[in-house]
Amino acid sequence: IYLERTYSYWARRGVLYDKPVWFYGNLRSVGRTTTVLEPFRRFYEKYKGRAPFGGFYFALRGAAVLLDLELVKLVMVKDFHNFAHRGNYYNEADDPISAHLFNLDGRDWREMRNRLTPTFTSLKMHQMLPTVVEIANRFVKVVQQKIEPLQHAEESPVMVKDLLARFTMDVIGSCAFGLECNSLNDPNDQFCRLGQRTFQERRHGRLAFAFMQAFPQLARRLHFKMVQDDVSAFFMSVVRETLDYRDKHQVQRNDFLNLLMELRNDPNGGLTFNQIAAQAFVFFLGGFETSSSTMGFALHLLALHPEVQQRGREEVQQVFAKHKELNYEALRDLKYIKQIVYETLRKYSIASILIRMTIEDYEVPGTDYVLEAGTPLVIPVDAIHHDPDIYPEPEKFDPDRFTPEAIEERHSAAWLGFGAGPRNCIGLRFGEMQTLVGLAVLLKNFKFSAAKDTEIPLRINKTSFFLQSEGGIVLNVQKV
Ligand code: HEM
Repeated sequence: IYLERTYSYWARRGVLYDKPVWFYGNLRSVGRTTTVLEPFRRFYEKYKGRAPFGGFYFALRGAAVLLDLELVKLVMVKDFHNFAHRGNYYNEADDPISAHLFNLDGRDWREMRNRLTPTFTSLKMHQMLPTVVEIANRFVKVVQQKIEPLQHAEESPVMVKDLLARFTMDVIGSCAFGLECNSLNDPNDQFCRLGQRTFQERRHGRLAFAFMQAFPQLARRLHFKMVQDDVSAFFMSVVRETLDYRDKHQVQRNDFLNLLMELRNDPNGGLTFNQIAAQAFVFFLGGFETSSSTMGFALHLLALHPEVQQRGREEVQQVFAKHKELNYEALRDLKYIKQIVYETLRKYSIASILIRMTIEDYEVPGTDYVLEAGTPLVIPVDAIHHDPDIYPEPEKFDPDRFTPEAIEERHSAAWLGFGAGPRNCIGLRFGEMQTLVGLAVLLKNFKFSAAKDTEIPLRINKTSFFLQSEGGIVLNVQKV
């Protein structure tokens, strides 16, 4: 009776929906035969234009998939106060590292977001840029060493995704934790291993995960945790040691940890050690995989589109000729490279769906529908990014879709690579900065082309929530 009632939720409300599979809802195929992209693309294509949203089931929970850009904008921006929650599970008492900005909701989220926002101003990015550039120059040397022995061979294939992950790992290790991770030179570095595990492994299976999301209070009482114990212990101890060292030796650095440490003494209630560790952890997670995947997908696309690659390289050469170095003004002049990044994030949206949750019942304007309090809402980013009515020939890679004039002509919710509204990506500026720096130094020094082992098209990992290529990204790399 319970299941019948659960799975008739949308039918009883007269909302369009797809028949769910008991216990699994509409996501049974994900991780087995499909990635997370396919069900939402199919759903969006099927129902778009017929209703502002459609009914969907995440395991045992009814969720609404938004199908109309105006409603997306209302939820993410205009009526955000009623949709500020993500509804992710976290357990501050037993698993303090899971209580970070991405997971927090309600007042805890708002207060933390307000406190952390000053960490990401242009000035702070300005101060961190030299560190990013220094690591990028080291990165170029590592790539050179990799291809030197291959220079007379017929091909010079390099697993670029792996190298990029090590580059962003070193950047974020330095900027978030103030540590020399050195994963560029030592791929077995502990940061590198544990960081990648956090993305590749889950502490729980699907049903336990669905249970924690559906019954968070009960799961907390049962001491369910999200993060693996060794990962949590490692990051907690790194933050503890670094804080102790800096306190003892009065060390000041231009990094996120320094800014978090300053928040300990906030007269309006300072951050505790656990809160600092959790935020450093989410900066680390948010900072390394997202940017390295973006760069990896961009290089793959550039290898398949040599004319776009050459145009990007010429811009980089002009910018270096004008500014002599990669300073903040130089980055601002990398306009075409930025268009490449945006078009890459359209084709390969790192977060293929975004989630918000209704706080109070919400009457959808212009309709009789009500989204009840506690309903998860899905913003199908990847499906929107591949809608041919918004982006003609959506499979085509064309960075000119992102000239200022072209952006102006589209709906403001048509591109959601970093999310939108008050709960968008807090690290947007940093992510853009390290991606631009990485791509600029690579295009300046190397040419990329498809190798025998390059996957065309790329296979996408079926189990990962964030978009990742299944077999890594292999490309031929030659010196310019
Ligand atoms: C190319 C790089 C990046 C991409 C594509 C990206 C993408 C995203 C997206 C799509 C969201 C969800 C936004 C929403 O729900 O509206 C998000 C949230 C977030 N990102 Fe990023 N991100 C990137 C880099 C970073 C970096 C460098 C950091 C930290 C240093 C970071 C930290 C976060 C955090 C903490 C949130 C949660 C914000 C909140 O809930 O208030 N991200 N990111």
